[in-house]
Amino acid sequence: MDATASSDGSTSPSGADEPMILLQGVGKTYDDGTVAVHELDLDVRRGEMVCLVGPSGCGKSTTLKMINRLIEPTTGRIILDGTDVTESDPVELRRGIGYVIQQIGLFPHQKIITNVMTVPLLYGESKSTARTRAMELLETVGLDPAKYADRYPHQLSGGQRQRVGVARALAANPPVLLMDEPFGAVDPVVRHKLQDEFLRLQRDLGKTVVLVTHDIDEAVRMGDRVAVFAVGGRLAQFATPMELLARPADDFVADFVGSTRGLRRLTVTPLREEHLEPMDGVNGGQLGAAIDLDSSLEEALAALLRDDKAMIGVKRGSQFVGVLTPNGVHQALRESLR
Ligand SMILES: Nc1ncnc2c1ncn2[C@@H]1O[C@H](COP(=O)(O)OP(=O)(O)OP(=O)(O)O)[C@@H](O)[C@H]1O
Repeated sequence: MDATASSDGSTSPSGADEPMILLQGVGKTYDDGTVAVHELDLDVRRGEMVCLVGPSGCGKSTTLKMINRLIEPTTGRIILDGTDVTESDPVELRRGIGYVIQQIGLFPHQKIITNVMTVPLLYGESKSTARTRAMELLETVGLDPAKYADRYPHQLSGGQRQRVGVARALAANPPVLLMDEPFGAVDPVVRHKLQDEFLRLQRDLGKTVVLVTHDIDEAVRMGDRVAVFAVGGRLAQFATPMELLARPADDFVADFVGSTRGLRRLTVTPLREEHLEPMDGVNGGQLGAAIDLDSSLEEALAALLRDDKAMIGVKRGSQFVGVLTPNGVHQALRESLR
């Protein structure tokens, strides 16, 4: 992912190497004395997706809301694209930050298209431009505008409503997206699908994303880096999914990522050519299934399990590059442990 430019291609006036979001010693103590966030240091690079994960009440949502000033910190500084957020006008600030929440708050008596058009209209676009933009956005999030634009929110499934929420958050083309349990209100199958769709979308959009979840599986699947919070708003570990699963910083993190972290590692370990056996003497027709070389080990293992020949072809584009056997998966997993 391009770490030097923002999503619209422009480089930051304040330096491309600076993080897009920087939290320094940020704390929040509510009026009743509850310490929600404690001395938090966190950086989010341009185009990076960082997941905040942890048990209920550990300060994840408070952290997110401090970034767009829905909540004011009691201590510390938050720098967004080189500017201290406390020096920004909150309304202006939020224009550059998309915000997706679980209860997405669609207007129930307005059509889907009108719901999405609200944002461009707010920013002074003409009705026809706003409409065109809203149609494009529905398409972007995988909702056929011809089918869904004129429906009302109650005529959509939970997953489709979540997509509308994402479309609305993208409407102002903000460089930063804050997402609070965006896929939380749907069943696990739809959730998985929405995660995949968003990952694909993010590959094109390259937004800087902070995503809150209580689900460690979601965090390691989605995040370029994952921040694990402990109760009391303490940051227990901030690392790539691979580091987190291979080397939890303490017992709390080890416990939180769980005893099945060996299996979770499958989702974050890429398949590599060195784990394959040569194609010598095997033709594509003898292989049951074929997967892409850029698949995860999880996808590779699933394909192997579906195939009773215990060997599958691996392709780069339309070319076979080798054969994967259970032995190759085992070897790849062992290497990821080192
Ligand atoms: N307005 C408030 N006044 C007092 N305490 C609050 C307020 N809002 C949140 N809290 C407390 O601050 C702590 C952190 O809350 P926060 O919502 O940030 O946690 P969270 O990690 O997002 O939790 P969850 O996963 O359950 O949504 C909790 O103990 C919560 O009860």
